[in-house]
Amino acid sequence: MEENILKILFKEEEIQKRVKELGQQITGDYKDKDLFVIGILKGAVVFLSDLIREIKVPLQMDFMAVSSYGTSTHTSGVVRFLKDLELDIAGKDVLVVEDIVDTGLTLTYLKENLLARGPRSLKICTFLDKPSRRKIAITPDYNGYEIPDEFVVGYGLDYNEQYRHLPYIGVINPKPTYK
Ligand SMILES: O=P(O)(O)OC[C@H]1O[C@H](OP(=O)(O)OP(=O)(O)O)[C@H](O)[C@@H]1O
Ligand code: HPA
Ligand SMILES: [Mg+2]
Repeated sequence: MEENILKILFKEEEIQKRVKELGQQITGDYKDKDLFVIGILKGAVVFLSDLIREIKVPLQMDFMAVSSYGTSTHTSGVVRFLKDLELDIAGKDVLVVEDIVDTGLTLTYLKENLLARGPRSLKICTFLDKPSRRKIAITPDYNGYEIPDEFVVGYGLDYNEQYRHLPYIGVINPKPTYK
């Protein structure tokens, strides 16, 4: 195990199994729809690349990069767009893919922005959900795992831009101080 990882919450094999289940669920729900997957950079990249290979309906994919003002472990709620979509989502069945929903501020802001572009539908798929930290009510439509209030890394998630490559989800030690 990597130095500074206190414990492992989800192992690689367990993650692969759960992602497969999510892919099957999405495949069933989006039969005959016009699926458009939006990955939120950078955290969602690892989850998204596994997930789309488990989705067996035709889909288009694009990315957005946003940055919330604040420190490495503290989201402020003010979101700055770093990269917008290249494609038009009007009339599409949009699925936003995230690595984690924490306070909910990032997704709430994004959702509002995307809805203004006229998609036919808009749903959210997150790999992790930390509902105890919510500052604004938002419930993902698809969720890999609900987790307690611990700062996690791996499978795309970072601490100070490190640890994204770990194939498992671990809790970092020492626990960074956040809100
Ligand atoms: O629910 P919230 O409290 O808003 O937090 C969740 C957001 O924070 C993280 O992104 P981050 O800004 O760290 O960017 P990254 O994906 O590039 O790491 C994560 O990927 C979510 O987008
Ligand atoms: O627990 C977390 N880990 C990494 N990034 C995050 N962004 C919000 N919560 C987290
Ligand atoms: Mg981050």
